[in-house]
Amino acid sequence: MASINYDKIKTDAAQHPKPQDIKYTHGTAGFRMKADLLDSVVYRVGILAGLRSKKLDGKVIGVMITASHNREIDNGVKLVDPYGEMLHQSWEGYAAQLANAQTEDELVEVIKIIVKEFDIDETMTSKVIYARDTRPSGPALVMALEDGLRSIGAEINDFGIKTTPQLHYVTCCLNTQGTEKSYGEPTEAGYYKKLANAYRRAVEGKSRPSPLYVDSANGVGAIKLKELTNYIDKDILEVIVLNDDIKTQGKLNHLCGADYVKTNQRLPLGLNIKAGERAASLDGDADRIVYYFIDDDGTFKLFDGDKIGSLAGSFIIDLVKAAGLEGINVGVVQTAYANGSSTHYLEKVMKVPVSCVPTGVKYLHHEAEKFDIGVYFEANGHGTILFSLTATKLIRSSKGETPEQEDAIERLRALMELINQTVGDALSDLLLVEAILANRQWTLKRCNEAYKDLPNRLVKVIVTDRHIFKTTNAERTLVEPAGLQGKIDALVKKYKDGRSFVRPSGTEDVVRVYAEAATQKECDELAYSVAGLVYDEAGGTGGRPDEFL
Ligand SMILES: CC(=O)N[C@H]1[C@@H](OP(=O)(O)O)O[C@H](CO)[C@@H](O)[C@@H]1O
Ligand SMILES: [Mg+2]
Repeated sequence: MASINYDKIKTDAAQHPKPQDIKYTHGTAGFRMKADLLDSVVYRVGILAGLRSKKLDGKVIGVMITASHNREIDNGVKLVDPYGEMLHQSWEGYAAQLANAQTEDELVEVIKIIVKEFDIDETMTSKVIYARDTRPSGPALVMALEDGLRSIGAEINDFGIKTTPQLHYVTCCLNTQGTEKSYGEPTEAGYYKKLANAYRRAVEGKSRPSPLYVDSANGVGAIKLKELTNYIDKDILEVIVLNDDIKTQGKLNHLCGADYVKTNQRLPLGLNIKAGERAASLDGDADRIVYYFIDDDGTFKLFDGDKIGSLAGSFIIDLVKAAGLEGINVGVVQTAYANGSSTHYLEKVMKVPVSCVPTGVKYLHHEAEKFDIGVYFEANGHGTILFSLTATKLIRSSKGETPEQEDAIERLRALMELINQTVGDALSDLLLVEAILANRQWTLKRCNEAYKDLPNRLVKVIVTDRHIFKTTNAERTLVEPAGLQGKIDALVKKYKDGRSFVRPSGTEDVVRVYAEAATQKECDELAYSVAGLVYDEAGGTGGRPDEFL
């Protein structure tokens, strides 16, 4: 392969000029903002993906174009490392530098710095696979990406419209083919077959749970969930897919989807379930899922990521014990947004080690890798379970001494296949929850009784510059603006079971305030007092919301 052609990059880049006066930030989930501001960023991410692949000896890098649960007019782009992880942290700063280089000359300078810094062999081949969600801005951004990939001379593979986790899956499969970590057939059909087959094994001999209604946020999850269910026998799973209109503009995530349901704690538009029925909502790129049901008294009950994580964690622990594999350690990873009751339940009742890490999949994923079996879920419904290579080999090769042990081992084997270990995956997590319900023969209401959530509230505060907020202690303590944390602590102290923290969002231009307390009234009071404090003392803008105290 020839070296990088910097002249070609300069010419190509001129077709994708960076807008003036915009500073791009690489946040929790890559670059994300209004789609019409992303052309130059996506072009440059193409170059970055090519460089990353060269650095990793030609391993395949994934690029996903999506803005997940954001508004339809937003879009975003993120890189997927070879085994399905998010882009390595050491590259994030360079990603931002590439995006912010104002001229073509500056862009080339940054590329040269990256080549030098990472000692990249320019002549190495580079391979990139990419996909997008159903957003109308997707096709034009894919063209910008392809231009970037051609500029750097990468081999390109268009995976089409896919869910984010499907792209992570296929990237991992392509890079592990023929190795002991071989993850599966690197195709969309391979993905469905793997999940469907594992589900069948996981629920073998158990009767089917009642039908599940799914709000798919009018996004890519709608098409892909329908395809998945075509691979699964109706006798073992019945899914009714709703909010599946991906054609009408303006419907994506509008008054529906996992983020809407979690934030507003109410049913999405287009879904009416009766007492005793259960439903789930996906987000715009189908990497999150939350469940819910209507209680006998007609109230809406959310079964969020914390609940799913706790359910999955306790089920796995029981299976590991029943399998006679107690040597395998199981741990759970959460973020500061995890409900205090879930942490208490896991640590004190289930006696599971729980770690708390900063928001964002990359932190959760890496922490979960420290356990033989690491369960991680964000409260918003993003999560998965990781099995270490040692645990995988042990579970694969174990022979039970009794039929009960053998049954538990076989179910663990099935779960290992069922769970998309490359990233949180709404479709795989849906099957996981359904498999647990079938195995336990429990209703969702029964699962929900494991612990009672503390009332909680998440509030957004718009400020002039969210980058002045700096945190520590897994984002639970503010270091800057100086003095603010002390004032938050003073407010928290007034409330029974009170807890509150403030951090800048990595995906939206806002600061988030989270609070929980013994009653909803007290919790709201605490949340809006802290929000008011942040607004008044740290550059609140755009009009002080009435509810702020
Ligand atoms: C409170 C919250 O839900 N934060 C979300 C949100 O991140 P922020 O950095 O808070 O904007 O989007 C991330 C990407 O989807 C997700 O990982 C995270 O959990
Ligand atoms: Mg998402």
